[in-house]
Amino acid sequence: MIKRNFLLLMASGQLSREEALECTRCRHACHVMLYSDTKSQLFGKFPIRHIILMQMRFDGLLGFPGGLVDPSKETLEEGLTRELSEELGLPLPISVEDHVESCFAPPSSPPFSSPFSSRLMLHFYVKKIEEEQIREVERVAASTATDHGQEVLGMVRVPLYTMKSGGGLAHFLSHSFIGNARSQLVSSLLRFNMASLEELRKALTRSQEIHSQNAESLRAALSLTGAQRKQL
Ligand SMILES: O=c1[nH]cnc2c1ncn2[C@@H]1O[C@H](COP(=O)(O)OP(=O)(O)O)[C@@H](O)[C@H]1O
Repeated sequence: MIKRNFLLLMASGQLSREEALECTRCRHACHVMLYSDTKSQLFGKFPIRHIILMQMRFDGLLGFPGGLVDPSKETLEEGLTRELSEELGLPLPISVEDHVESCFAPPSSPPFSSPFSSRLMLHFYVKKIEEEQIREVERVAASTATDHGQEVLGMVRVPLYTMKSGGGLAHFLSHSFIGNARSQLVSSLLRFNMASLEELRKALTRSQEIHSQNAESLRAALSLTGAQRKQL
């Protein structure tokens, strides 16, 4: 229990929704993790347990649906609901009760902080919906949502299982995420009891190894382009 609390606090610098809104010079962005329970199994043997939606963004990074909101013109939740209708193509009202945490964006997040740009405040929400609603979101997001193929390249589900080969959560966590989306995912998995602390520690440790292997394979790919250039 102590360890769990520690991990939740790890994403430090957390503020309440009200404290975060006191920063009137900040830009504010709201994102939401939509999820459902499921009884389905992968290959009939790996329980999927929960369907969690993330998206592949225009910049090649993984993140949650949402976007920038102007609190002087709309509430955070109205703004997030508006963003969702553009990105997912259907009304999915988000309320204050779905708010989980707010914090300043990590300094490296775009738009990159400079003495002249205002700081970015990130507000995170989690909303549980029915499995059928998740399927509908996926259908509509890929067909009629205005942002499909532009700002959003596709919705993706987070694999929560770990296969004998090691495939699953560790590989997913080793991808590149926007801002603090990876920590938002990890702390939500703990907070909502979707993964144990031990599972997450193992997956994150394995993700670091995968990351080093990826660096090797990137070097190989780069040298391939060098060889091709010589041939031209
Ligand atoms: O899933 C996320 N979690 C945390 N921060 C995010 C996430 N997605 C985007 N951000 C941060 O919020 C900023 C604005 O978000 P986004 O790019 O979705 O808004 P926009 O589409 O309105 O421009 C991004 O530049 C990035 O720093």
